[in-house]
Amino acid sequence: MGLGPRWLPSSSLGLRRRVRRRLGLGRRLASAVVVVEEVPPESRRVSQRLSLTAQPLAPTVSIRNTFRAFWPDTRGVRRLFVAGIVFAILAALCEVAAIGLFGYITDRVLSERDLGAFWAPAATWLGLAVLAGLVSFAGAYVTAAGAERFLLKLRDRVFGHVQTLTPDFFENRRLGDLMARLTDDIESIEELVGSGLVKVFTTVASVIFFAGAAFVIRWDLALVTFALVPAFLVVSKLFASRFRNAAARERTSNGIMNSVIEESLSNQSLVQAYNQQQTEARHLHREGRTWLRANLSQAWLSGLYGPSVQVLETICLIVILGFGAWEIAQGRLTLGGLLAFAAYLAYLYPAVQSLGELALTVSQAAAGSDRVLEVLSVRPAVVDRPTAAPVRGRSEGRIEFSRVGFTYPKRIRATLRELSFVIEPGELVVCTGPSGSGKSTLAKLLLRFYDPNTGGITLDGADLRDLTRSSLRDSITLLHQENLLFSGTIRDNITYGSPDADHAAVVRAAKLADVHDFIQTLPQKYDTPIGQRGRLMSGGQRQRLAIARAILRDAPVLVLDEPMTGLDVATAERVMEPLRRLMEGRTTLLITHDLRHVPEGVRRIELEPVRRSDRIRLRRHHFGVHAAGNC
Ligand SMILES: Nc1ncnc2c1ncn2[C@@H]1O[C@H](COP(=O)(O)OP(=O)(O)OP(=O)(O)O)[C@@H](O)[C@H]1O
Repeated sequence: MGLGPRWLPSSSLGLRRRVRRRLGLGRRLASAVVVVEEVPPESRRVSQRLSLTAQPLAPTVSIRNTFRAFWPDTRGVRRLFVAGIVFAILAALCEVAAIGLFGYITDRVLSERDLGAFWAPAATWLGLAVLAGLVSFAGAYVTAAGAERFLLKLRDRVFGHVQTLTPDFFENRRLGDLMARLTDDIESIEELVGSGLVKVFTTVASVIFFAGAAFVIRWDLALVTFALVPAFLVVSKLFASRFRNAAARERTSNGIMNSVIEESLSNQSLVQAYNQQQTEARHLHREGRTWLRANLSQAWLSGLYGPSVQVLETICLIVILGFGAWEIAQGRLTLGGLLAFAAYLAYLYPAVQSLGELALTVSQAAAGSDRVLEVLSVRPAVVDRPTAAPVRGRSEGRIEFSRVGFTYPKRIRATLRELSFVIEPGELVVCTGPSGSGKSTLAKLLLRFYDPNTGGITLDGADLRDLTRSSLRDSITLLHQENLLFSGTIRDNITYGSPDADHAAVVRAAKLADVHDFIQTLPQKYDTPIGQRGRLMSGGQRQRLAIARAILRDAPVLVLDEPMTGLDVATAERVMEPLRRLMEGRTTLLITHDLRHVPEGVRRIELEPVRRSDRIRLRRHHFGVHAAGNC
């Protein structure tokens, strides 16, 4: 009858995303480990729900608190959402007017057989249809524009927060689950706080308009109609809580499945070398079945919801038609009036129904937002003190560890105890010791990924805790054990950390790192892509690229964590030369257990693993002493 498909803004958006979620596994990477000790106060009401894999679900957060947490992020896009609501209301008004015209045409033209009275209302109807089409389009567009911008802002905020967390956070979680939280789960928040809210307003407005128009035609008939509306809301409430639980399980298993995919794909050479393809496929299949069951629960609920509401709707229409026929027989209603009334109901009930559906959408979206809020509630293990000051000028590079003791969070045995040493400006000191003795831990403490439990570390006499972390890290270059590269070009990787460096500086660093000649042999030279994490390069080439990056950064302190790992003797020799150039004039802590390449006469710090007795003593003192010795 009317003006084409009714416009309900977020249903299409939400549906589109849900469909994408179901089909879009390919674009996602990797699982769900939920750390329960760092949760907001409200999550003390942690639900006891468990996923199908017996994995705890994210703590449930009330919708009001979800709004409180994310509403400020809608600043800047609220105007778009308001415009979306206004356009939707205009579209609904056009529909109301068009149905009124339909009733008029039935009574004045069809019943009285007066063709002359047809043209003017017909032209108006057409005009309304065009207008409704235009405002529907405008409404859908501005709502989508607001939704996507909100999403962008939200993702930036959550990603920004995640980047403030110390490496410990990432070491305790599976990457794929974090990725799912940063992509799909963030979209859920948009569906709740952005387009979801627009849909609530526009649907409520539609209900009011269609109900009002029906009331104007016959108030008593309308009252009978409205008396049946609560039945719709009761049904949707019955479904909503079950739906939220199913959605939470789906979100969690989605994270697990992403983790399996990410870990399997990123370790493909290991998987294939060990002939574990079938095992990995079975693993994914197992997790996929969990996901499937959670999705089927949702499909079962939403599938059952539609027919239940439809039966209710039919009952209502039959009751109304019966009453209407009686009113026509009494002469209190015209045929056109009854048809228009029925048409309003045909719009009113779906609007009421979509209000109910909204409860399901909200439940589903809330399950995703719980997972994002859980991440946002984690506080970084190390923060800047309010009084922290930046490193003054260029650091001289004098480092002092004084009686440092350190135990990793959630570990009983201390990693370092009473460790004291000094590295003078420009000095090279080698740190050796067996595996697990805490060598890399020194580097983490120096960069303040963690703070020592006892004692202190100073740079140029200033306690690291009194310096801002960004200025501290600007003063130190860490060359990791596994050279970390991004999948960009050679230039991108060398200039990482020094984005303003010009080409001449990049070439100079590459020459000093002894990698320039190799780069010249590549088809696109400095603009050659190096593959995922630099896998198109050999180990030695990757290491020399990392050295070039460190040279370009030019920090006064250098921490080299096993720079020769995985290199054969000849390659290690080749890497050592640029390393010596890099170390010149810089305070250097060289962590290695391979002393073959260490120059003569260099001071050595030897670590030994913490003894078991230290652990027993720690237990006995119950966290009284945190460190266990090894220097
Ligand atoms: N993030 C962490 N959380 C808990 N324990 C950790 C963490 N990182 C390291 N450890 C533990 O701390 C101890 C010291 O680790 P570290 O990596 O510093 O040793 P290392 O001397 O560098 O060893 P390697 O020579 O094998 O690299 C080990 O027992 C290790 O299991």
